[in-house]
Amino acid sequence: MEDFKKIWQRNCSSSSSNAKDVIRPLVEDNCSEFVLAHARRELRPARQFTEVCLLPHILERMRKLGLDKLLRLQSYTWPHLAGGAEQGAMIVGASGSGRTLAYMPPVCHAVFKAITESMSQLKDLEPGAWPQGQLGPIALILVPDLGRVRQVSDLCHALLPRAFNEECFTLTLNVPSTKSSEFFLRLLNGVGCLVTTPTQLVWLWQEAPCLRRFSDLQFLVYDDVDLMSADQLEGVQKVLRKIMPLTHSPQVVMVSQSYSSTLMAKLRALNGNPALVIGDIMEAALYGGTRMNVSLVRSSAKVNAVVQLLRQRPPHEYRTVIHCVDDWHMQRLEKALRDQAYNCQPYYQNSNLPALQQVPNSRGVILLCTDNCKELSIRDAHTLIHYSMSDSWSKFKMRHLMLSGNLSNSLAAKANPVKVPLHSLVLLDENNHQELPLLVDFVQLHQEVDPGVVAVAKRIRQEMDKAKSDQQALCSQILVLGKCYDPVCQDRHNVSHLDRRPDHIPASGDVKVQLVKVYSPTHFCVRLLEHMPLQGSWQTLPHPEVQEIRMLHKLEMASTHYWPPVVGAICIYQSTIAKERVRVLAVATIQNVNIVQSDLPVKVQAVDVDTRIFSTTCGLLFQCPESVQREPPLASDLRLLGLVPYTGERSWTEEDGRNVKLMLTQLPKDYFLQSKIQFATAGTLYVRDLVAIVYEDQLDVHLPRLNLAEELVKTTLAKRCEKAANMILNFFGEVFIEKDIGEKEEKDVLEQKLLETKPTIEDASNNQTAKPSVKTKEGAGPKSKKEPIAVLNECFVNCALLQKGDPTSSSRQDSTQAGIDPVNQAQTQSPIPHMVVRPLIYHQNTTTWEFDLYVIGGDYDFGYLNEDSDESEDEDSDESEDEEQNLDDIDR
Ligand SMILES: Nc1ncnc2c1ncn2[C@@H]1O[C@H](COP(=O)(O)OP(=O)(O)OP(=O)(O)O)[C@@H](O)[C@H]1O
Repeated sequence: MEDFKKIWQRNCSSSSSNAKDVIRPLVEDNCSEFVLAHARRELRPARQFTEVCLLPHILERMRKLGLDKLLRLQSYTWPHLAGGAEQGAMIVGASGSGRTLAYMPPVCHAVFKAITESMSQLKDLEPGAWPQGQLGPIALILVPDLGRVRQVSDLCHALLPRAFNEECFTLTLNVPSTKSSEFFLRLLNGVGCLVTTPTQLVWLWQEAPCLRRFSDLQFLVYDDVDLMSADQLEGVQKVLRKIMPLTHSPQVVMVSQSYSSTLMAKLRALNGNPALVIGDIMEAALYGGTRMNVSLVRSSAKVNAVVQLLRQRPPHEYRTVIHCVDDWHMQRLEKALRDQAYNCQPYYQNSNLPALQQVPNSRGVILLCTDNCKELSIRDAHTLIHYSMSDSWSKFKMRHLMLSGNLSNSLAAKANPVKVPLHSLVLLDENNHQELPLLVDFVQLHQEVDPGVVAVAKRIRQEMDKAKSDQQALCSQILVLGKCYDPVCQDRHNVSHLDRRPDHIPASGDVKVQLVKVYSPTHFCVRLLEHMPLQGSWQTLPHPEVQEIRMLHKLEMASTHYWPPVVGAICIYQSTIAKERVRVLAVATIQNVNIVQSDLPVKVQAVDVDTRIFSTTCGLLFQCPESVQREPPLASDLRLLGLVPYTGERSWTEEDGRNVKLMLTQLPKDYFLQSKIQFATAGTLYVRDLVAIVYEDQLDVHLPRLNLAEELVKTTLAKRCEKAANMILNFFGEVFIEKDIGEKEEKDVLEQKLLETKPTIEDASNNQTAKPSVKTKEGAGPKSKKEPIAVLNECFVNCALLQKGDPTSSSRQDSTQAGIDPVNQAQTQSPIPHMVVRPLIYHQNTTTWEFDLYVIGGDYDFGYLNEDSDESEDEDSDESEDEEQNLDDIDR
């Protein structure tokens, strides 16, 4: 059990309880005081914590974590979900409005109760016996991505008391990235909450198709269901059909930012008493059938647009409210409408009590108001006209509270009386066009929008993106997958001059690097040690450690605070330990540049120590002397091009990164990494492969020990995806890489020509100059591009022995004397695999003879060595099938 425990801890470490992640800021703007709660019967909200029927220790844990407010959304969902079987819910609200906590306490309550019952059953059993029917999780929580897996798991961990022996029963379980028998063992033994992405669930089923039904499942939660793709949901449905219990239907919870009638129908089909709890008034308005129109009009034509709508929906039939930006606009509109014979009741900021009392009885009278009149409690309007937009999205949403009295309950047992159709017209003019993209996104989720308006919104968004193109770090999904799949991603999605490769970053050829940090299985921070340009020889670059000491010395002097921070500039960050150079990535809005704000939030990226991105404040930034700013960064990012997460997720887990780090830390101390550059952008080298080279004491040579890309594929951490690679290349586009690739192609042709004209092989020990490649006889060496590294090792060892004149190998002199061609002799002793190119250059450094080899993995361009091979063609076709599969996976 000891080993099992260790492995298990490693597998599960990503989900270790982290109370910090449980408490994230409650976004006040998103937390509307309004809640629409519909069900068959009237829902009774809890008025205070003591009324909430949850286990005392869950409430106690919440209190300890500071989760001690009774938010309106939660005051409805907690009592409803804690009611037991058939009580499902659809929870709609903005992100950060307390939606996760709206379902989590009742879920943990059910889990804890179920575990306690099964434990008491266990006590009565004979030693070694197992309770009947015990299988799988009590709650299955599906979330859209791995980041969310971690957050939700942390919350489960924090709320579930650790009162049980986790060897028997796992409280919170995540699906590991690689196959693990322990995971299935845990699953079989019983789990409290299984938190997984749809892709992981499908993978789980594929790995264990004989998995039995989750007979104890009591809760099925789709968290952020609107962020799951149609394919993901379809995949999940297929699996759920196989694993859902046959005896009962679990309570289903769906959490979403927007209301969906299709999902609501599914929920109703699964649960007898579903509730709809919406904490967003605009979503509620659209659920209630409100029709929204967005019109782009010049400010001079706005009155006409209002009059047109009033003709279609006369105020004496439809109670009408018009929102203006301020009293001045309201006054002008009132005059214009009175001129058109409309009866208006303006509610100015200084309006008195009698005016307020008149307002609710104003049928046939148009009510004019601004966002500043919170005391107006109109709830039964039929037509809302937004003559001007609000100065914030949340205020604009709250205007729809005026429609809330007319929203009918679609779940009610008794049919509602037919209601008057509701209408909300937004008039956008040239002054507030920036809100258009957001508004169009929102309305498009629920209804069709005029294509003309959509096109304008798209153009405005592109312009806005362009304007901020210099301000954001590039989206990490683009850097791995070539495309961003996150609809609310705030990072930059277009290339800018900031991405251009500076001269000190090599554009092609091979590099030897020193590893600084592992960010993910395919993303590393490195320092360049040596560079070999195409057709060139290794050039040693200034030693990183020496550089670092030099840099530290230069930074010592800096003492002037850096103000105002400018995006893209290099400055000095003073941590508690040392000073280091950083590049400014983003700066919060500066109110007044003449006043130094030391608490101004700034996002920066380290350039020397490593390449981490972090947030700090201006008070910790100092001016960097110009000469030091110009010094090339000591650290670079290195990414493996075209390798994507094996699981089909869009990112790796922290645990995946740790596993790769572990692989690399198991290498002997003095290893370095060698790689062939595909292309480079500012600060990032994209490489196809990464080979760890270690020094072999006994042979006195450096030999390749680990091909990381192959290892990632072998251990099912990653898979090759040419589509992703091409998308990344396309993204960075010709502007940045055409020149580099052009150079490379030119040199490749040259190299090819050279190969054709030179003899096949020469004795390496004879003269230490560049050697052309070898063409082996068919069948003499391994044929597969994916030849095990061991074969290559053997070959290199033989080459080394040959070079060193090892008595056990054939010495050139002897063989010449014997009239044997030394090269052919070497070949007979050690068949050289197809993909091995004899060293171009041998050179000596201070410690050892060193091979400079074209190594190693299948992706090095050795095509000319086995171009006639039928088998390689077959293999290629297999690979292209794999790629097709990868493309599909990624598209999903
Ligand atoms: N009842 C509560 N009392 C105190 N704080 C709360 C309560 N509910 C939520 N919060 C705070 O609000 C934060 C966000 O809550 P929650 O994670 O439930 O929101 P969410 O809508 O699911 O947001 P997201 O989609 O971003 O995860 C929590 O981290 C917590 O700090």
